[in-house]
Amino acid sequence: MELVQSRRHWAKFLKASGYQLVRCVGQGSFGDVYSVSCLETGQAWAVKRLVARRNIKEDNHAMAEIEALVSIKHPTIIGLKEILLYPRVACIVMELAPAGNLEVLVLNGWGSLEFSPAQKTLSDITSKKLNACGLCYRQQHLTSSCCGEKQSGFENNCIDGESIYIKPFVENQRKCEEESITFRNYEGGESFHALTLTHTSSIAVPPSPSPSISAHPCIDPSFLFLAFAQVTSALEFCHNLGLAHRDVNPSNVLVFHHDLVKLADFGLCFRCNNVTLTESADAELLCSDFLGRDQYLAPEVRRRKPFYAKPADVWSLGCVLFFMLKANHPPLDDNELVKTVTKRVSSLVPEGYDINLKEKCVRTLGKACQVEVSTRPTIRDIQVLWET
Ligand SMILES: Nc1ncnc2c1ncn2[C@@H]1O[C@H](COP(=O)(O)OP(=O)(O)OP(=O)(O)O)[C@@H](O)[C@H]1O
Repeated sequence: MELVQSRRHWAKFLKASGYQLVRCVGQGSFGDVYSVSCLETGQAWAVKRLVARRNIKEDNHAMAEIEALVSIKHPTIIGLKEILLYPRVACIVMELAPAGNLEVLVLNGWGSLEFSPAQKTLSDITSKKLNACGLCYRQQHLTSSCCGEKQSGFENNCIDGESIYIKPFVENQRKCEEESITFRNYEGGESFHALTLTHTSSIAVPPSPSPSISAHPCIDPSFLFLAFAQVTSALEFCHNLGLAHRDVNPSNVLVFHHDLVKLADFGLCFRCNNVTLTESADAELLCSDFLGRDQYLAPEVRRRKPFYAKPADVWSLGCVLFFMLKANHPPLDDNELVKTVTKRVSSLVPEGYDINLKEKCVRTLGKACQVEVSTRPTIRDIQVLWET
């Protein structure tokens, strides 16, 4: 398949789609990620190229990622621009995180983290309130040139040989901006069901910990504070929508600036219930595939028995906090992790951390890394802890 095998064809495909290939910025198990610039505007974007053995629409990971990104819009979740579809390839065009992923940044040190003044404006986010999640629902609204008429709702597919335009409309009129996502379909095919949910209320700046000098070589405490609050907020938003991420780890936390990170990589995303958001909450579904990054997997996932995905995300989030504090991955043996967070948790927090922040870290680790699922807090509990 030329598009994948040859860089020249890949660059040509991108150019025909309106982008100049810049470079490869990441390689994961499901796809490669490239930075590109838009030929029309010059703006930088990231393109994740997902390749399927047969039909891309039969590829669960690709479709899970696309459907999740289409349906979620949140200031600390990677934003989608458009999807380019080939029979065996999907390209997800999304915001480019200028500083890459948290794992590399922490393990390699922060020295390389430099931003142009233009990129610094991205940090505006922190001047707003992070966590007051008033949700506003938008149902998908499909417009197709071939159908010649508008269709809306979950059950409608819209088939168009050239392009499919999905334009969400505001179901609940609350300060929503109109947004649209374009699916360019190169094989002729159907669109995806989507519900776009937008976060409209103001965003809180978590109370900043008083500046303190950290003895820690890598993570500045105010960055840790913001980054952890932002990932928590992103995850809380997903859980509210009935979605579990299932791959929360530092390589999926993308860094935009010293005070802005976003959660990415929704390839393992799992819908935890069957109901639409307009109905009342349903019983949670059990998840029975056991993928994810080993060191970040909850004990119940490692046991390889059907498990609830949201509490497993909370465990992984605790592991991300461990990683940020230690600049190292948590131990593979979860007993060892639990022993550390119960017996020596204070030693995990570097000297010089503000007492308030230290308290948050200690309490979060102690609660999130509980082997017993029923005693683990919800993501909302963790969020509340970081708001106060
Ligand atoms: N929007 C982006 N901006 C900058 N870098 C990105 C972006 N998206 C992904 N990357 C980089 O590419 C890497 C791989 O991306 P991603 O995790 O989405 O791929 P994957 O195949 O799903 O990986 P995994 O093996 O973790 O499942 C990320 O860890 C990150 O370094």
